[in-house]
Amino acid sequence: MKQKITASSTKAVEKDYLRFFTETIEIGRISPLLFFQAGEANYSNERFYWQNADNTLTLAGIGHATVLSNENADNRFEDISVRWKNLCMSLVKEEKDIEPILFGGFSFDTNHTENSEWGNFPTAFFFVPSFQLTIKNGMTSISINLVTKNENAIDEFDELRNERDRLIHFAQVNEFKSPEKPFVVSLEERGKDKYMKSITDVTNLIKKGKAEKVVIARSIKLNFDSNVQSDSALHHISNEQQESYVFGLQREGQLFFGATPERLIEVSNGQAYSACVAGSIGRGTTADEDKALGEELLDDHKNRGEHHYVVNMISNVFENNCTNISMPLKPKLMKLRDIQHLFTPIEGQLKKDTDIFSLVQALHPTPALGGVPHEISREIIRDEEKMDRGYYAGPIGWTDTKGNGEFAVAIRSALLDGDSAYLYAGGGIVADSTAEKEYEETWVKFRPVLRALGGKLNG
Ligand SMILES: C=C(O[C@H]1C=CC=C(C(=O)O)[C@@H]1O)C(=O)O
Ligand SMILES: [Mg+2]
Repeated sequence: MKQKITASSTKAVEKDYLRFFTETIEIGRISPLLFFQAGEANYSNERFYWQNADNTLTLAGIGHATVLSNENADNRFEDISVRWKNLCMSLVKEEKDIEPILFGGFSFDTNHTENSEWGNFPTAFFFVPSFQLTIKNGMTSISINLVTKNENAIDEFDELRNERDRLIHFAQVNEFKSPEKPFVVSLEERGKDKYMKSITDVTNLIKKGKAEKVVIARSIKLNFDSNVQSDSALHHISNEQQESYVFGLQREGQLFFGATPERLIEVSNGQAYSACVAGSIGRGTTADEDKALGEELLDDHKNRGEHHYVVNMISNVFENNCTNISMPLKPKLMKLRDIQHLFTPIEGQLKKDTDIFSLVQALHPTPALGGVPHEISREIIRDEEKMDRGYYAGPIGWTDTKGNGEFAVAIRSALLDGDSAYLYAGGGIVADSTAEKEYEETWVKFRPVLRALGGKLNG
C-alpha cells in the first residue's frame, strides 16, 4: 500500500488531484450485522446494508469515503454515473483487492412534498463506504476505501487501518444477540379515506381512457415506546424475508430499509437481468389452498392486466439496450412469505454504449410502480396520492468500478425515524380494480416490515 500511495502521489501535480485507494483483507466469517453494529458509535448516520435475494452477496458499508448526491432533478442518473466513472479513473487497486462499491438510491419522484418525512434525502444519494464488508462465494473480506486530496495519504490510511481493526475486533469478540422486537404503542393510517377515494377516482379515469394503469400507494405510521435500533430492524427483516433483497440506507438519524422481491436491474459481466413483478394474491394456509390461489392468480384478468403492462415496458427497454434477449412467454408465480406475485424474468446482453445507470434511468419507474402512459400516470400519482414517496418504490442498490451491480425496487419498505416508522405500500390500479380489494392488498404488502417492527398483522 505504501508503494501505491507514493507512486500515485508523485503523479499528483495538480493541486486538487483526487486519489481513490482501496485495500482488502480477507477474514474469517463474521456476522455482517455485527460489523454494521460496530459502526454504531462513530458512524451511525453513515451506513448501508445489502443482501441479495439469493443470498450470494452481502454488503455492509460504514463511513463515507466519498458522497455523490444530487438535488438537480433533471439529470440525476447521468450525473451520478459520470461522477462515479470519473472517480473510478483515479482508483489505485491491486489484483487481490475487492472492487470498491458505490451504494445508494434514487427517490421515486424528483418532486418533493414540503414538510414530509423525507426532507433529509436528496433525489439521489450514494456513497463509497470507508469500510466495506463483502461476503461473496463464502468468502468474507473487509476493504478500506479512501478518497483524498491529501498529500499525506499514508498517515490517513494508517488511521483507517486502526479503525478497521477496531471494527473487526468488535465483530469478532461480540455475539449477535437477537434484539427484542420493538413495542408498538400506536398505528396511524395516514389518510385512509383519501386513499379509498383515490382508488375510485383513478379507476374512473382509467375507464374514461385517461390512462391504462396507475400505481397508487399509501402510508401508515407506527409509534414505538422507545427509539428503534437500525440493526434490530435489519436483523428481523433479514431473518424473516430470506427470499427477498434486504436493504438499509442510513442518513441523518433515519434508516430507510425493507425487503423487496423485485429486481430492477442486475448487470454482471455484460449480461443484464430484470424482472417483471406485478399482480398479487395472498398465500394459502394449506398447500391445497395455496396452490388454488396461485392458479387463480395466473388466470385472473385484472392481475394479468397489471402484469402485462410491466412486461411490455421492460421488454421494450431491453429491445433498445440489449441483444440476445430471452424471456418466457407466460408469467410464473413468485411465492413469498406473505404474498404471491406474477413474475416474468428477462435477460439480455448489454449493448456497448449502455451502462447500469442508463438502464436504471430507462426502467424507472416500471409500470409496477408508476403506470401507463408514463407521464400521465406520474401526474395522476402526484395529484391523487398527495404524499411524498421519498425512496419508497425508487431504485436502490450498488455498482462497482467495472460497471457490474444490481438495483432493486425499494418496495416493502419503511423509513425508521427514532421512535416512529413510516411504512409504504401500493398496488397497480386498472379498469377493474376496487378500493376495498386494493386496500386489503396494501395490508399484505405492509406485512414484511410490519412484522419486523413488532406490529400486528392486519388484513
Ligand atoms: C407497489 C407495490 O407492489 C408492486 C409490485 C408487485 C405487485 C404489485 C401489485 O400487484 O399491485 C405492485 O405493482 C408495493 O409493494 O408497494
Ligand atoms: Mg396488484
